[in-house]
Amino acid sequence: MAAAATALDARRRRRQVWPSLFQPGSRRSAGSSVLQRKAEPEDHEALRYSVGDRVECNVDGFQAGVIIKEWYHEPGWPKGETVPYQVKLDSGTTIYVPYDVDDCVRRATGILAKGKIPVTILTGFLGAGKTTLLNYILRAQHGKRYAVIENEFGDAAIDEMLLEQSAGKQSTMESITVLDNGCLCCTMRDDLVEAIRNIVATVEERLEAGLPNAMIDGILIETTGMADPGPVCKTFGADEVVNKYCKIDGILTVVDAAHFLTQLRRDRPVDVVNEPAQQVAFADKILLNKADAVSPDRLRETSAAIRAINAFAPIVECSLSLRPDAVPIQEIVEIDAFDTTRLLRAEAEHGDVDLAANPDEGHSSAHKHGHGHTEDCQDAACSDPSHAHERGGHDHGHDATCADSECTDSSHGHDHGHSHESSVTRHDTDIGSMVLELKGQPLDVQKFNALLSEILCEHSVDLYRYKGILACLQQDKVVRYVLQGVHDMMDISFSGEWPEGRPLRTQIVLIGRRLDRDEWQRRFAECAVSFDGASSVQATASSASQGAPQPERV
Ligand SMILES: Nc1nc2c(ncn2[C@@H]2O[C@H](COP(=O)(O)OP(=O)(O)OP(=O)(O)O)[C@@H](O)[C@H]2O)c(=O)[nH]1
Repeated sequence: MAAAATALDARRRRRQVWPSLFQPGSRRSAGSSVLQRKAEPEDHEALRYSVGDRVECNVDGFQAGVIIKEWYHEPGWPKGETVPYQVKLDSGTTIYVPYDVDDCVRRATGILAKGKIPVTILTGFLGAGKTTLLNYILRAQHGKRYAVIENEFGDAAIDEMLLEQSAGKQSTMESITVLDNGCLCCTMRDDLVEAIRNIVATVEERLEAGLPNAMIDGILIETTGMADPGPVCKTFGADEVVNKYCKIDGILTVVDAAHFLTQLRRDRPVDVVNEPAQQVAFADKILLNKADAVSPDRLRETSAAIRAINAFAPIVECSLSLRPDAVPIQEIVEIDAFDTTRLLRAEAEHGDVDLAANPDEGHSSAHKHGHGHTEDCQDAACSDPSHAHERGGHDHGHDATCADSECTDSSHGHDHGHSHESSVTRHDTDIGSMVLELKGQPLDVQKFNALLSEILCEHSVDLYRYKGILACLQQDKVVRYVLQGVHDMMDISFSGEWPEGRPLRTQIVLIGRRLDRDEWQRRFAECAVSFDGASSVQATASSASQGAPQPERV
């Protein structure tokens, strides 16, 4: 039932997204349905806004963005023809504004004048150190203020009490909302939407009243140790208000170096999702915590197991309870990890972006190792009782009685139930990463559209994260799209013509469960289209799977 609903969502979404964004020649402009004429050069009267100003543009309703160019001329327009503005919408799409009138463009007010509120999602298995991390963020002297949403599993809001004790949190913690008695993993939760809407309404009221420090710097959501971050992300695409005023800044996954391998390798019934692996798969950044509690070998092995699941997220080794400030705050909040435009900004700064680049290179606290964990758990240090708890297809087990000889951790135990009923079990997570890459040729939009739609319709439930920069042939030109998604929540934004002189390269990284690697690679290679001027023809697809931690380009 759940899978059918998801496939339907994907189909519905496809109908909404593709026709407007991927139709050949669908150059988008603000208010173009209202006013068709473009401004002529002699109309160069003084403009109302300048580069950097935050505005709202009328594109199927008003959407916020920032002016990036005045008197914009698009390649292909007659010489000298310009429009007042080019605008980068917060969604990542670049548009032009044909007229400097309120029907087309108006000044953004309230929260939107400052930009969407960044939301950080803290996830990680039970006892990994999420509350310790949250306390650190709230205690640090960074002068920022956050609203906190806690998801408490059980009756007592223990983490709230722990947070209340946090010295110095008053100046950094704007508000705290506890979503009690639930697990954010199972469905999109109305109370999460309500909590975020309340925060937005309060901030808007305070901005309107002209109160000092009315704006907050972000919202921090701590999920329970058993949450699948997917539905939390979906909230941001599904609710209009949340989507308008907030953006996901990044998903931080805290991993317990002392227990992760044991948790990962616990026997599970065949159809039960491996929660610790899933949380790693979703991560934009992984904090490998409790480094103080394990040997360097164990740390390396854990790091390799993480890398086998998520080949792309940076891993930061840390001991959050002992030396939290070894992890600079600016590396964990307001990192814009979810922002598609960040990929293009990086490209502008560094000339090229390699989405499949090894995140460990140049990072002292991460490791490169060629091995993943084995099919059968050989961990001599593990005497875990393999408790698994099946609830809605998710593994909610927790090793409250871990007898790992390596472990000096003071972690408190949480036992939310156990089941031993399944005789069919597995150790592998079947979660991994892969890269689809095409060099020297653009993609045929129709073929790629068909492939992506099919993948989303049939596999979105198993696709945790994907992002890509696409070079697509559209009306004899190569144009660039930026792709980003979580399950069937997919964003694809047009970002102009392919930069002149830059070699053509499409890259898509995917992280998920049961990735159909061979089939997708074959179909992806078939999306290549010949294009005059392409210097070399090289369609490649590669994969990063367990046991092959780094994505290789073949
Ligand atoms: N040795 C060691 N213990 C740590 C470290 N960080 C956290 N802990 C301990 O780990 C235990 C769990 O930490 P929490 O921050 O409550 O973990 P959590 O992920 O919020 O736990 P749940 O909310 O129960 O899922 C606590 O006893 C912490 O003191 C660390 O860096 N080293």
